[in-house]
Amino acid sequence: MKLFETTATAGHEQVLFCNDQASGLKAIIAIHDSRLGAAMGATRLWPYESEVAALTDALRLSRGMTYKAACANIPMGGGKAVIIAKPEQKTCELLQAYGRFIERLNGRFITGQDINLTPQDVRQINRETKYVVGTQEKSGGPAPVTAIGVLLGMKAAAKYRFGSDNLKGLKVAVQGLGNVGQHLCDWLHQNEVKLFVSDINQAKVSKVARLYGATAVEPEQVYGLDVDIFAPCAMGAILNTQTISQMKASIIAGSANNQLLDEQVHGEMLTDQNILYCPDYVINAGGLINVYHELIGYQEKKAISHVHSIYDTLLELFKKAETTGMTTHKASMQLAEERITQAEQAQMLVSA
Ligand SMILES: NC(=O)C1=CN([C@@H]2O[C@H](COP(=O)(O)OP(=O)(O)OC[C@H]3O[C@@H](n4cnc5c(N)ncnc54)[C@H](O)[C@@H]3O)[C@@H](O)[C@H]2O)C=CC1
Ligand SMILES: O=C(O)C(=O)Cc1c[nH]c2ccccc12
Repeated sequence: MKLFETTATAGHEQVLFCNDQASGLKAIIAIHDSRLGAAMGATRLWPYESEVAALTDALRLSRGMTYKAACANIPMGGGKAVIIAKPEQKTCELLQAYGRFIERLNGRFITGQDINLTPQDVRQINRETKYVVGTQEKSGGPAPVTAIGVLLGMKAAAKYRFGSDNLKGLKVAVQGLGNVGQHLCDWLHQNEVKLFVSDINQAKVSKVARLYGATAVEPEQVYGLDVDIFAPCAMGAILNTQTISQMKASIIAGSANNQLLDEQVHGEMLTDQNILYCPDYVINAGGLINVYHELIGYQEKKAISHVHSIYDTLLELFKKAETTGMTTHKASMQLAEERITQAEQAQMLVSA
């Protein structure tokens, strides 16, 4: 991998490789863009099959955070971090060593909980650095608010595709029943949808099936289900040639980051199959919005009102994609880039 060429092409400012011999920590912190403010992005822990895979994930996720902040009208930058480890390798020493790396960035990167990190883990990191948000004690974990944002995004997509944002009676398949997926299923149950659910953790499937009368689906069967909405709330890169060719859903609306394996190829494939794709970093911005409000002084009503902007932003993108013929993903990138340029110009005017 040509490191400077790869990172410069995607616009990354800084990539930090974190090694701590004593605890065995191996982590990558990617700061994509801090022109508008400190880079914000949660930290995930994952047993990547290679260091290149870990770096690739960190680079793409951090770039997504820049676009996520811009599309959500949050005047902050984008970053993300990955800890290369198995969940069972997580120790207090490793988490605290990671916290010291965050602290030494002096606020350039503000992080929190993502996949395979618990609120208790975040507290360990928080012992060594103040640059952590989204803890239970403050605004609470972001996942429940991310789920609200995904529900609102689903409603906007239903409004655009079916003429009404009432989800009652629609068939919805939720892939991934974790922090976000379970909260989303609760909301969807309250909206009287017909739920289909899948997870590689059978206990979670059984729990949700029991709680909400959901139909359990084998993980590999979820893509070909005859449903109205497919909600990816697990891992990224699940929208690829093999899975999209199976799809019968009219709408894709889920929380997972980096859903498109190839942004252009698979964004266009969805458009060609007349599947309405909700760009992931637009529909899943609820968590970022919530922790941003913690940063500026948390007021729940203001935070939730901000999350509701996801509905209108998606409707704007759907219309733009239709009138221009571009994919919804491309329309969201264009919106983000326009807003970053406008915000940068405004900052220059203020500082002039
Ligand atoms: N937690 C948050 O506030 C936010 C989460 N996201 C993204 O949403 C997704 C889910 O996040 P969380 O719920 O926090 O993670 P989580 O780790 O709590 O849940 C993920 C779930 O997906 C399941 N899973 C993994 N591979 C699967 C597969 N092949 N098929 C079905 N299920 C599978 C896991 O067993 C787990 O239950 C991730 O991609 C995350 O990056 C995005 C924005 C904010
Ligand atoms: O939307 C994402 O992928 C996030 O990383 C959101 C998020 C969850 N917890 C955080 C803590 C600090 C910055 C962002 C987040």
